[in-house]
Amino acid sequence: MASKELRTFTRDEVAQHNTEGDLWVIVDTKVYDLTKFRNLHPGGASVLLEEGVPGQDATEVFFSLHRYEVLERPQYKRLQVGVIQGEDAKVFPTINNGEISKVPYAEPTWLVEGYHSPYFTENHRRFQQAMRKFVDEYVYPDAQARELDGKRPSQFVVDKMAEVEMHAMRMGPGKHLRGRTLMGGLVKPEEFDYFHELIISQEITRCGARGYGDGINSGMVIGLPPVLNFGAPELKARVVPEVLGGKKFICLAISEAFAGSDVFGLQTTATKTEDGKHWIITGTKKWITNGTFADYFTVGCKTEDGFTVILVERGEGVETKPIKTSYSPAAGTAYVIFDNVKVPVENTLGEEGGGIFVMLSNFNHERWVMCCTSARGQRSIVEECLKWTSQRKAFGKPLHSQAVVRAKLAAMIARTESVQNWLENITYQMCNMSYREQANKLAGPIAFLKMYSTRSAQQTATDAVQIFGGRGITQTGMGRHIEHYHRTVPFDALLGGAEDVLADLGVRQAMRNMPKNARL
Ligand code: HEM
Repeated sequence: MASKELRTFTRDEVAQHNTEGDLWVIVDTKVYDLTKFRNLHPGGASVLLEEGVPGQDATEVFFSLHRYEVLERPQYKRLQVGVIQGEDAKVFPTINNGEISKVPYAEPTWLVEGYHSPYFTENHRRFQQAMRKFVDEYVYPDAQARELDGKRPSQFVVDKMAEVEMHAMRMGPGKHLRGRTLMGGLVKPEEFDYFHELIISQEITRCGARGYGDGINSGMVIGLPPVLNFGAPELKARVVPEVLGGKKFICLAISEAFAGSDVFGLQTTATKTEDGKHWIITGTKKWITNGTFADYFTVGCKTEDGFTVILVERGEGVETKPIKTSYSPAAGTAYVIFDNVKVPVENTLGEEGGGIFVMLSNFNHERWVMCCTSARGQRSIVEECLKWTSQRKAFGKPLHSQAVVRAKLAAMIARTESVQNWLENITYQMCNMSYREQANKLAGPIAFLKMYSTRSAQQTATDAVQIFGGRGITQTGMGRHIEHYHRTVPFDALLGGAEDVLADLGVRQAMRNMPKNARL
């Protein structure tokens, strides 16, 4: 409704509209006419006629039962007939408005007024502000809509991201950024570092839409590096601009029904044609993120020399089918069938038989990205829980007046802060190490951080459901983010290596570096 149509009323005037046939309420300082809506109200008509509601200020009861976003839906916005004279609104939406949340622990300390950070520069801060505005304006609304209808992320958003070179930036710092105008020129390609990339991952995660989060080019984050780092120049010249420009999509196709972490157990084969000019690829791949809409597949194959990674284009002999998982089809999770697919040998990525090296070279970065998103995901749950326990009353008091609820909040805050602080330390190491040094020195710490982060996230999801009760398992309403998070968070603990595999990797790395003469 345009503001000129809104009238002003005194609270006494509103109080006159207090019957079934003339039913107004005040929420914050907004006046709503619910007379016709009463019988359509999802919570029923009778609750709107209970004592303290008709003609009265129903702010407290409203916010104990509805999210702010209800008031912003066009069909409900229309119900507003006016505002209370001389009073300013006190309740504001606190997500999706491009701003920093004022809720304690809802933001990492570097974004909280009055706190300091040794890692983030003025440039990172400006970049974060631009990124938040971008996500809230373009990505968040699409994420909410696509998460519900299960469609892939809208091309409009992919194009917007390409305009500011976000796809390129998501590949991390490096040569591929040269000559690009990043975020409208806000950061120079040579200035772009892992903290900028951390900001991108964490801001996108704030959308709280896990399937969409993967749908919006996660396949590229894990599938393009082998092309960038190991592809032949002609192949790169063709594929990289299309993908970073958001015009074509790529995915990583390694895991199979037969094998996941055990790449030598894979059964997809690539055999050379007699003239040696082509590979013939046959086999299946499972749980391939973005696979349903990918144009390119970075495929792990069994070859004569062992394990080889080959880029396959969608075409004859390539079929993809959606897999239903616990998160939305927006991620495009696919079962992929390669049936005698003919691929030029020039599409080989790295050495024949050297596939393990191609894969390992990207594991650290991939797992570190997952740590960024896991850290931010659990922080959003902390914010939801702090708001809910403040606005929801039980036994006449806010939920946080119960010691047992406070204990849960304390544990989830402590976990979230420790994950973020450890992440920032590792990110700083990455900024100061060559790629090779990172592989040597950070594989263990990143594996531990990922294991710890996803365990911590799952505990936070469990605690949040206890705090929200039935709403924590309900897909609409107050607990919708909790339900979504609790349902989808186990996936984070699998991708990039299951928790136990990562924990073991970290310890084995440490043991390799044990001084031979160390004794108690
Ligand atoms: C502007 C006025 C209002 C609008 C637009 C509105 C709209 C809605 C909507 C959309 C829902 C479904 C929430 C969901 O997605 O699960 C709902 C549920 C509900 N509403 Fe309202 N409502 C309004 C005012 C009120 C008031 C004043 C009360 C006071 C008692 C109330 C009581 C309820 C209850 C009890 C539910 C069910 C909550 C649940 O299942 O957890 N509503 N309302």
